[in-house]
Amino acid sequence: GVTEEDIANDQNITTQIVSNGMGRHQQRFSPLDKVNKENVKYLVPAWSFSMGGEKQRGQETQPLIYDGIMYVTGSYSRLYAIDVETGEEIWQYDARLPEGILPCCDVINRGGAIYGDKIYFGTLDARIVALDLKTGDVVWKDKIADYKAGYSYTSAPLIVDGLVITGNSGGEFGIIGEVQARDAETGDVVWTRPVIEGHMGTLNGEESTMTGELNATWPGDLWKTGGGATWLGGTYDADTDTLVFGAGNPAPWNSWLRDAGDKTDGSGDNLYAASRIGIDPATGEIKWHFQTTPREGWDFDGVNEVVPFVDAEGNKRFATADRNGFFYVLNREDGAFVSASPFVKDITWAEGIDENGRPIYNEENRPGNPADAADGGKGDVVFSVPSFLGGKNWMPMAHSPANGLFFVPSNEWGMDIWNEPVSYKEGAAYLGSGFTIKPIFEDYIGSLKAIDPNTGDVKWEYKNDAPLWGGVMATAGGLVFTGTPEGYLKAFDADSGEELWKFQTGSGIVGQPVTWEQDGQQYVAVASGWGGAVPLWGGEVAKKVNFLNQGGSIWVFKIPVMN
Ligand SMILES: O=C(O)c1cc(C(=O)O)c2c(n1)C(=O)C(=O)c1cc(C(=O)O)[nH]c1-2
Ligand SMILES: [Ca+2]
Repeated sequence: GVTEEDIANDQNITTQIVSNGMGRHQQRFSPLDKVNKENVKYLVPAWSFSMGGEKQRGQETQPLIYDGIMYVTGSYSRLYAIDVETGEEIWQYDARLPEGILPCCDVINRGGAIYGDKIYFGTLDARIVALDLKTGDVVWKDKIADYKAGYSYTSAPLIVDGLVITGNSGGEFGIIGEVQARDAETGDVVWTRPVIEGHMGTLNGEESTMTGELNATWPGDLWKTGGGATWLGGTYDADTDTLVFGAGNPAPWNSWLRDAGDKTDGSGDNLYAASRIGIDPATGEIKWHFQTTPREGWDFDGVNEVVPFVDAEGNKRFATADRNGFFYVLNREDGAFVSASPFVKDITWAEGIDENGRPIYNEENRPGNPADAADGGKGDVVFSVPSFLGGKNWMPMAHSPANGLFFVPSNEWGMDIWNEPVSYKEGAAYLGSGFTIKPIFEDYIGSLKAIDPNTGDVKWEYKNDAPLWGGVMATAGGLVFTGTPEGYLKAFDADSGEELWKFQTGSGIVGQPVTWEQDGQQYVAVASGWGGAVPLWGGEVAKKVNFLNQGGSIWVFKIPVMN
């Protein structure tokens, strides 16, 4: 079975992919170069696999590869084991979701994790399931939280030292973001770490001492339903033995309801919502935090992936491209701020980021306070860039240690946003805001950017008509792969951005490409199946993409060998 050592070396063992991010540091970089700038034009399908039935939408998954078998999750909490050579199904598991699940942003799943003789994945009714790799039989299953209260689960779990580590979703329902660790063998909870100040965790069943300053940065009782969903999973940085999880938007969206009075001294920041949090994997203790958007008010979830890398001077750093439109570099030791630069154009909500990493707010661009409104409760409407779906959303970027660049799937768009009164009701949407997303440029929304993390400079850009919503992968063959809602899997020259290859998969791509080698040949795979948040919440942009067909299939490519 898969060992801790396998996971630690996932990036270098090119015959398997056992974790999300194609390696523990989630750089989504493969050292394979058999497919490269010269020959990528010969890449053709080896097989395609249908996820079947009526459940054909929102395939955001990243396939895993182990021992000649692809393990891939599908929408509606399904998992398939497929023979890599033939494309034939070996087994499938369907979590059979109850009526009344409440995912905010489509029926998606982003993938699983393999450890020992089991594969682990989470379900939209907020459970974690361990299946036997060979048979697909359930070995254990546990509830992360109550789906009736608005909790769900959409991302791939992390495996660290025999623990299965999960986040949660539900920030739009006033849930409490949490990170949980379970024994991979038995499913027993080892620790839990809620990420909103004031909520306690447990350590081996005992109430922990991890209380910190109790709800100091929240007014009144708002911390009790404060959001901060840890919905995009996390990263494990082995060099500093730290789990890094992001916490999503504070709840409700209407930031005036979370106004603790002072806006300058940090006492109204609503910690640790919209933050990255460094956690000790053995105990769940919070070691550090970095808040990207204090007293957040635009749904700028702080969850986007944090990728360990080494900068030009040899310093150990993290990079993360936030929903709020800024690309941050942090110190890996303590999460301290190093630099930030805008990666989308015309940001309205902040002038920039100061030397401490705090946004320099344009307070007049904060959606207005409904309590000040004359017209019966709707606050002033503002036009904000980026839109709430972010300069970048969940779709992961890639990093090439070969040329030092980050490849960031971003979107250039804005929104009309306003606040409204709202009160908390368990299991009901808890926003207190309304919004309409709009394009800001006529000819494109999606923008894949190659960013130099040492300077923040954009080295090249690929513009796409529809918003980009799929993961990115880089390879030692000098290639960058990503998919488009228009249905193409594309390969670009990692140094120049020149488009070198494309293939039409028949539905929009919101999946995460991977590559590996088997029997001496390099394979590339991606899930195709349009969906996710854009068609549901995209306002005027959704109208622009509503001709796109839904779908659910896996595409696998290789270069044919002539003999
Ligand atoms: O606050 C949350 O709990 C939460 C969860 C999720 C999710 O789990 O998919 C999304 C969001 N927020 C969100 O704000 C968002 O824009 C979003 C887009 C998507 C997607 O998969 O397309 N999920 C989510
Ligand atoms: Ca959210």
